Order: sequence, then structure tokens, then C-alpha cells
Amino acid sequence: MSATRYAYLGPEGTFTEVALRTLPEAATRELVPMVSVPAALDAVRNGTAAAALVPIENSVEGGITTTLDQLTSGEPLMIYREVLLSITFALLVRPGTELSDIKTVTAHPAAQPQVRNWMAAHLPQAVWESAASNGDGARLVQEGRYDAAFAGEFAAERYGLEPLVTEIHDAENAQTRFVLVGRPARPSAPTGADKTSVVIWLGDDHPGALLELLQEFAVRGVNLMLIQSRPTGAGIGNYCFAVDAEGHISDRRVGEALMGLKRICPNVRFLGSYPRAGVAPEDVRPLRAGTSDAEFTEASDWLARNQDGRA
Ligand SMILES: O=C(O)C(=O)Cc1ccccc1
Repeated sequence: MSATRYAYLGPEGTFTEVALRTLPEAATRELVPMVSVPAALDAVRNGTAAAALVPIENSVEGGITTTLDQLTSGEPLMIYREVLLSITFALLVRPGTELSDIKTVTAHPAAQPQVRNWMAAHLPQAVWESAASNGDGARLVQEGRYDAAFAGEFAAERYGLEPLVTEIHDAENAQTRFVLVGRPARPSAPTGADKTSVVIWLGDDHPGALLELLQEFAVRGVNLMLIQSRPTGAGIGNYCFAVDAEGHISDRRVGEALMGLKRICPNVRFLGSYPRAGVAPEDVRPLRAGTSDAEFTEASDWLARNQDGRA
């Protein structure tokens, strides 16, 4: 039963739901809206859902910290897919509301940096309140709790609202990245355009500790696409690092970098290797000389021959 259910950050009418519906398999799954990212991920942990789609990163605001923190702690989970969605907001109101009537406005906190300038210019009098998601903001306007919500234009119909203004985005080409998260299992096979996510805890505090971590990737020609520090909760100055690296755990250079980290760091959590959204294998940057699987194999064969006296 749970194998057919995918949870997502709800309620209906979130960008997350739109992102989920872009996955071909969503058509054959029961899509279950959850009230928060932790609730969606708990549904996966307790087996009531096979997977959950949650927002993880935004091109304007950076990491969605609730998601990063949920993946960093608790029962391990794994990322199997990512979805990129272009985000533009509409200002949704109950029919008849005009701009000058709007005293309160709501949306997900990650929406605020994307609409701040527009709001200062067009709604300087309005007070901002955070909602659990952009879909939830629309629902709260329907209930009369707020005068307006920034949400996807598609949410208007679902909640009987009107898009008073559309195409609101302070930054051109704003995108949000979502991840499909499940319980740990074998990652899908490499596609040639993959990404590997890990969380790394530094050991004792010393000069160059972060550089040592980064060197494990750098010396093997592994490009990093994201590095985000998050407090471990163990006091000021205690951080772990969420890192996205180009490549798949079954690529030798990536596997060797992870082994290097495992040797020098007290804890490394593998969060998955999965296809990069919107990137074809021919668009991936060429490998640095000496870092292909064949070159790693040739070098370890050479070492074995020397160790055996067969050189
Ligand atoms: O999916 C939603 O509607 C969300 O609330 C998450 C979110 C927040 C900001 C931009 C895109 C998605």
C-alpha cells in the first residue's frame, strides 16, 4: 500500500505539488499532502509513504534549512531524484479585494526574499506573516485569516481566489530545487550526469580543517555544486557541512573522495547519488586528466603489480 504513496509539502496548490507532478511516476502514485517538511519525511521514515518530495534549495535564498536539518539528523534517508522548478509568484486575494485593501500578506518564509522589493514598492503598508507553505498561505486567505498570499497562480482556482497581480519575482530566473526522498537503498545506476549529496562532520577544531575536507574532492577532480554549513546543535562554533558533488558514488574519483573523508572525519552521512535535473551527459564538464575510472583502475593495477613484484 505505502509503495504507491508519495508524500509532499502540502496542502494542495504548493509549488512542491507542481514539481512532484513533473515526475512521470507521479501519475501512478497516490499523492498525499503533508502539513510540513518534517511530517512529509516522517511519513517516509514510518513507512506510510514510499517517498516524499520536499524543497531543499532556492536560487535566491539558499538552503531550505528545515529540510537540510531533517536529512542531517534522525533515521537516515536518501535522495533519489531532484526536480528544478522556475518560480514566479502571483498575489492571490479573495474576489473583490484591491491592492489598497491589503493590510496583511502571507507566504512561505523562503518566498519573502523573492518578493521583498515588489512588496516594498506596491504594498508598503502590508504586514508579512509566514505560512507553512505557499499553498497554505492561499488556504489561509480563503479562510479570511490574511488579506493576500504570494503563491503560484495555479493555487487561485483551488482556493477560490483571484490573482490580483501575476509574474512577481524580484530576481529573474528564480528556481527552487526539490528532492525526492526515500528510505536508504541502492542508488539508481549512474546516468553520466549525476550528483552526490553528503553531510560531513569536522573533527577537532584546528586551522585548515575545512580545507582538508575540501581537498579530498579537489585532488580527485570532483567539482562541488553546493556547500552549506549547518549548526550541529552542540553549541556555538559546532558545524556540519552539507555538500553536493558532481558525479556518482560508483565513480572511482567520488568513491575515493568519500573514503578519504571517512578516514579523516568523525562522521559522514551519504545522502544519495541521483541524476542531475535538466543536465544531459554531454553537457557535463569534461573530467580533469587522471581522474577517470579507467585511470584509477590502471593506477591500482600498477600498485598491485609493484606490491607483488610483477612490475
Ligand atoms: O512548495 C511550496 O509552495 C513551498 O512553500 C516551498 C517553496 C517556497 C518558496 C519557493 C518555492 C517553494
